[in-house]
Amino acid sequence: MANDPILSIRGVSKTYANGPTALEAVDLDIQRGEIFALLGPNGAGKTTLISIVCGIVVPSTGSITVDGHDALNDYKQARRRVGLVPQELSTDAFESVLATVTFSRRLFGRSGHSAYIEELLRDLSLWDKRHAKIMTLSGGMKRRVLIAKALAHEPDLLFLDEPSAGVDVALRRDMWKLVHRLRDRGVTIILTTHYIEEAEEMADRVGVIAKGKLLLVDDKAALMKKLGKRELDLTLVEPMTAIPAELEEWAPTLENEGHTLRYVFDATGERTGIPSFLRRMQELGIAFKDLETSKSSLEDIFVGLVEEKR
Ligand SMILES: Nc1ncnc2c1ncn2[C@@H]1O[C@H](COP(=O)(O)OP(=O)(O)OP(=O)(O)O)[C@@H](O)[C@H]1O
Repeated sequence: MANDPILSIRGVSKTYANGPTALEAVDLDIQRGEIFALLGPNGAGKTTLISIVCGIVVPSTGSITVDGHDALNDYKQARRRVGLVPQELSTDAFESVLATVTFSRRLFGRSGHSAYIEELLRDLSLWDKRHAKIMTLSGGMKRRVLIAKALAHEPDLLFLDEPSAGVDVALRRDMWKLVHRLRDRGVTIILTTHYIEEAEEMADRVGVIAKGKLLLVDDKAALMKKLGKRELDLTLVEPMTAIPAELEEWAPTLENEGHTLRYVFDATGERTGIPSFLRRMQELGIAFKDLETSKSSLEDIFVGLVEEKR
């Protein structure tokens, strides 16, 4: 049914032979037509999850349906609906662009629909290079070929694994445009990334994954609010041993053996609270010689999220 999720993941875990537990009991539903970003640091399990949905890796436990088809028992039907743009560049060096993309389409039992392939290659600025052998192309062009191959059989669900890794600005811009055009045509898109900015720019919904666990799934706006924390660090002239009661409403912390006073604020909020905090400090005669703001790093955010969940 049209309102059913296009992808449904239930209790999926993966422990590699002699390896770590890469995924632990992941449950996730992806709605038709959304752009979903799976955000997580290196080794979080993003590629493993994608590989399981695409039938490249067998899960240790759990079940997956793609458009109602069981990805394990009805692999062919499920796989036909999925396109994957992998992280690494692995294409047939001696083939031409047109031949390899047409081959990818036929692999899924679709006839060589030349008008579709032409449109796809034009969309990706590959049409002029269609007769070129892949080994003669630049890295960026090869990446475009991978995208064309993934889309050749008109999948309903497209996975982009780390789409920005090693990609130049022009390709990134073209790719984002293409992603939005695909979405307008009803294609559902799941991308993995470790850049908050990329998730922010692209996605409708974001899932945060770390150490094999899906920590939370939220609408982008709600998540960005959570991730939009910044730190204001004040280097004090005189180190402090305790936070004065008059500053408690800002809940600052002492770092660096009392030399730094840190105030964490919400950069996406209407008010940061900084002017009143600094005013109160001045009233209290607390002098500082340096002031610095920084974004909390992704690592800090993940640590924060994991601690919140305990
Ligand atoms: N074939 C494999 N055999 C053994 N362990 C593996 C295999 N593939 C991945 N792993 C391990 O599983 C964990 C999750 O890896 P995965 O590649 O899924 O993470 P990721 O989030 O995609 O990271 P990256 O962004 O670096 O690709 C890591 O600890 C990794 O070393």
